Amino acid sequence: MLTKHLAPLDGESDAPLFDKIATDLRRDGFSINANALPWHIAQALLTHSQSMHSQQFETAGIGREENYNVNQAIRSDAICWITGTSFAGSQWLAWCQQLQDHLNQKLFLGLFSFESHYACFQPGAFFKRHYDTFKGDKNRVLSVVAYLNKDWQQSDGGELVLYKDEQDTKGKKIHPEFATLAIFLSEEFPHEVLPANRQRLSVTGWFRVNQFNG
Ligand SMILES: O=C(O)CCC(=O)C(=O)O
Ligand SMILES: [Fe+2]
Repeated sequence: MLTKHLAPLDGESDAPLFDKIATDLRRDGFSINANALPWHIAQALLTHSQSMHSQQFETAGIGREENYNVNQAIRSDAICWITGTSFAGSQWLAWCQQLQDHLNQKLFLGLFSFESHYACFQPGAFFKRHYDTFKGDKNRVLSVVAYLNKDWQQSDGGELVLYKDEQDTKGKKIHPEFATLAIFLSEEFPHEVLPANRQRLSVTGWFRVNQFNG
């Protein structure tokens, strides 16, 4: 299947992709883009995540800081927070900073900071339907997921299912193929990760507003 390449070739700018994301977010509240994350960044993230020992990944939890709970009935992936200390991490964070600046200019979202982690779902692992933040908790505003799985097949499962509201039970399925980028408003969309037949790697991040000005 031929997919339109949104990612820039060397020397081209990311502006067309950032513009499309801004337009989609304004209209729909979400933006799904195949072949979107620049290939060299996706490749660096994949190589880095594969080079780490499994001990560097921790069992994922729910909530923040003192409310953090590990509940494997809700999610059974393992995560590793991304800092700027690795080459891959610094490339990714710099790219997300550009996206943040662009979205702030276009949509006046007031995005202020960004946090992200690798997530590794072993075969059978899942993340049940949830919101990334709670209404009124002005913390996480925009969720971004970049997938790192080459040649992902339909039969591999592991889709992200994005529901348009509380009532929606059908949802929209997103195939976690390498360099696909899913972006959505954190407060608006319940979503879940279906179990996969093979290991599923991704990077998940959240743009946040400044709580003290919120
Ligand atoms: O990996 C995905 O597709 C989504 C992960 C997710 O929902 C989360 O980390 O909050
Ligand atoms: Fe989520």
